[in-house]
Amino acid sequence: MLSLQYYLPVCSPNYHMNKRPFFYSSSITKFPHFSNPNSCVLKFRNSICGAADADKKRFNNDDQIVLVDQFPEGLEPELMPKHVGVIMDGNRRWAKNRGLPVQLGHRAGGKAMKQLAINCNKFGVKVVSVFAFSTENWIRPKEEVEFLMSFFEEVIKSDTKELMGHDMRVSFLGNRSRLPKSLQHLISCVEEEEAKDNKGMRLVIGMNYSGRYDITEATQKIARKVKDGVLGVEDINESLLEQHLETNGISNPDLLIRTSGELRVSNYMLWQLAYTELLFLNKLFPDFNEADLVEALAAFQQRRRRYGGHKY
Ligand SMILES: CC(C)=CCC/C(C)=C/CC/C(C)=C/COP(=O)(O)OP(=O)(O)O
Repeated sequence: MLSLQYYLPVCSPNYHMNKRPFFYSSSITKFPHFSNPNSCVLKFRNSICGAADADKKRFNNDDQIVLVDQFPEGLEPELMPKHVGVIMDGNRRWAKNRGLPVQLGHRAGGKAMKQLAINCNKFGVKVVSVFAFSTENWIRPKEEVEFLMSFFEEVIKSDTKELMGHDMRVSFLGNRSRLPKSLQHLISCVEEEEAKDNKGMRLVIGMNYSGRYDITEATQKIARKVKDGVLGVEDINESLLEQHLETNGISNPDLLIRTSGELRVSNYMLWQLAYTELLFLNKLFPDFNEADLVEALAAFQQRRRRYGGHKY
């Protein structure tokens, strides 16, 4: 059990006391950090309860709340990005720098990915999408591709199952037909299990995925509907195209983090990134830790998003 760290009379410690409490008149689930039952325990009118139970209650202005798990300093829970995309780059360089085989770089990347998901969930992020394998990655040495395919199975069997135990949902993007049959089967099982109403953060894994693939597939689906007379050419608009992308139902990334110092998006979610805030870090993915995540989220919270408008 965690120890009590500080009192929270109104909202987060970073929240100015003169501002209106975020959850003053509404359900506590609107306060992202509190919506995660694993991340905090609240003291509510002299009784301790988990955030999940607190959700069923209503707060009054004079309720005293004790947050058991500390929310990182410098982060505003209410300004958290809803969807964080991550291009997990630099596994091989990480291994090479240490004189290790490439496989160990990917293994270290797998550990960093699991921790990333746990931390994002803790901070109230709703969706984390990760680019695990692009449609171009097949040109890598056969041995590495084979390792990655079996490693993905290993991670999905162990880590993602564990994440689902944390109330997270796991789903996949990309063309599955080229993946090994056993991996395809595993992915389907995980997604079916997802239907078993987990309510926590969503982890979306891009596997044999790319932005161009996604847009091309969507275009074909629409073209077929036009050919069959289900849709007219004039029905085609941005919203319709979005509905035919694999990410339909998932909000566009608010923040995209790419590790390893490369300054490109490498065919990841090309449509969806139109107004995403981009952050490039000079760190190899296996070294990406909680402090880096907090720094990235804090940097995001400093950005002013204008979506082409003129709000200053
Ligand atoms: C199930 C699941 C999603 C597991 C996650 C494992 C994981 C982190 C996979 C990423 C693989 C990959 C192509 C990384 C990019 O670094 P790189 O190999 O391109 O490294 P480099 O830029 O140094 O060459």
